[in-house]
Amino acid sequence: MTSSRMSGFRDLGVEERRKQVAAFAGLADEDLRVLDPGHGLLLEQAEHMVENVVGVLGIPVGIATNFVVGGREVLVPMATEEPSVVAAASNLARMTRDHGGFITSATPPLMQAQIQVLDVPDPAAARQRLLVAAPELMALADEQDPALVAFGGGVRDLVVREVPSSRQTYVVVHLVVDVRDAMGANAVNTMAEAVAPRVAEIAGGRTLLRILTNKADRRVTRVSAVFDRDLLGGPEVVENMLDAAELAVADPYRAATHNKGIMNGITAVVLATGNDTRAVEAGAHSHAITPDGRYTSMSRYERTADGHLVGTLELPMPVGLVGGATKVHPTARANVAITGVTTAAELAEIILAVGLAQNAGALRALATEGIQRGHMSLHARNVAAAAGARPEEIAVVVERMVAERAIRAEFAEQVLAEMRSRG
Ligand SMILES: CC(C)(COP(=O)([O-])OP(=O)([O-])OC[C@H]1O[C@@H](n2cnc3c(N)ncnc32)[C@H](O)[C@@H]1OP(=O)([O-])[O-])[C@@H](O)C(=O)NCCC(=O)NCCSC(=O)C[C@@](C)(O)CC(=O)[O-]
Ligand SMILES: NC(=O)C1=CN([C@@H]2O[C@H](COP(=O)(O)OP(=O)(O)OC[C@H]3O[C@@H](n4cnc5c(N)ncnc54)[C@H](OP(=O)(O)O)[C@@H]3O)[C@@H](O)[C@H]2O)C=CC1
Repeated sequence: MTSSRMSGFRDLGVEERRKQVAAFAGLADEDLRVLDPGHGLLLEQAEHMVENVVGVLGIPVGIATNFVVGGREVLVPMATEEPSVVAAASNLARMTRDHGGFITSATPPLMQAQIQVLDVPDPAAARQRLLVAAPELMALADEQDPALVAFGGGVRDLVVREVPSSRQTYVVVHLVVDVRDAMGANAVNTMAEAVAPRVAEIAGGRTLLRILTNKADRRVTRVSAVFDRDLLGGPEVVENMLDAAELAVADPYRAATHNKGIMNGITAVVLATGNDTRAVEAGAHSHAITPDGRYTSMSRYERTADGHLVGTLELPMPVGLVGGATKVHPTARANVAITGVTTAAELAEIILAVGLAQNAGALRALATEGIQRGHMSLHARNVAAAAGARPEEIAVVVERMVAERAIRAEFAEQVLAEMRSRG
């Protein structure tokens, strides 16, 4: 099986879906057994991950189909509690296939640590001295992580900024580090702490914060895709989607919701692969600020000469394959294996592609029939279950709620009562 275009995948049972995913990814069925409740993260593993453990939380993992990212067919695991997210991503990925899927590019994986220096008598002169000492400081930082240097990473640059504040002007040194396939927090934090005493000495002040910045704007991934005009619904839908997208560019109230839709896709893949959702979210939102300080849309849309819709998304994507929970969480490892990626950069590209597909899916729904039909008809399954429907009763209750446009708990209870009284 070589194509991620799996029409009818939704109609299969879980076991059959899993078999198809395993076959696609070249995995044994047994490799995906960890996706079963109780077979993934064990309590004793959880005990070593965080403090005061009392259990583990189950989140559904769905597979987004139809993706072609950087020329490669890919199935994408998404961990999310929200209905219609996986469906929307799959649906919009389908609409890019005849136009080459998602085109990607990325900067090298550069993370930055900040070292804050206080009480510097002459910040401008200290900045100059620190820049002159950059080779020495960079070498000292590299010495802290010979393993990273052996993998081809290490310090690439040293930047010094003067940051005025209400208390004083701080001198802030940035160590710019190529972290290869790690998220990189630990590597850059270790380096920052190690070079801080020498930085203080050179600057003639004292250091305080020594920590990475989550504004990872030198580790940026870009994707773009052409969504087919006709599959979207025609020229009028394209025009309406352009206007829907433009409101998010112009208005922070809309931008927050638009970007939440993008993060629906992004966070789901970040979580599924055991990466740090907070680090990615902090980086993404800080990237959506214009130079004049306005919060805006993360994505941009335009029309091709043929009237198709082109979407682009550029975001910092500090994800890794080697550190944090990615290495220790068995389900995260299985999910990474499903994607078939071998580098953190490839994973970042897939994550961005899902974010863009998700965004276009929400825009299309909003610009046509509204969000409620597609989203709420899938959400109706939750409502039915919450109202007490047994698995074999859910389909009937959902059908009634959707038909009557009444996706509400009390209506679900009423339908259930009627069904059960009929026997
Ligand atoms: C839900 C759809 C996709 C239905 O859309 P549809 O046109 O009814 O779909 P379809 O039945 O014609 O199927 C087309 C394809 O969609 C996928 N698909 C379709 N249904 C399923 C399903 N059940 N399970 C799995 N895959 C599904 C699947 O790939 C399928 O192809 P096939 O495999 O059949 O050849 C559409 O209505 C949609 O995209 N809605 C938008 C959903 C959405 O954006 N949800 C996010 C939650 S709302 C939110 O939090 C964010 C928001 C909206 O506020 C952001 C913003 O404002 O920008
Ligand atoms: N503000 C933030 O975002 C912060 C986040 N964190 C947390 O940090 C964690 C991520 O840290 P991270 O530094 O990525 O993880 P780790 O330190 O766990 O893993 C990175 C290490 O893996 C080893 N490694 C093996 N293969 C490679 C390779 N191909 N490329 C690069 N390194 C390789 C390297 O050294 P070696 O072989 O010597 O181990 C490297 O130092 C996350 O859990 C995050 O939540 C922590 C602090 C702050």
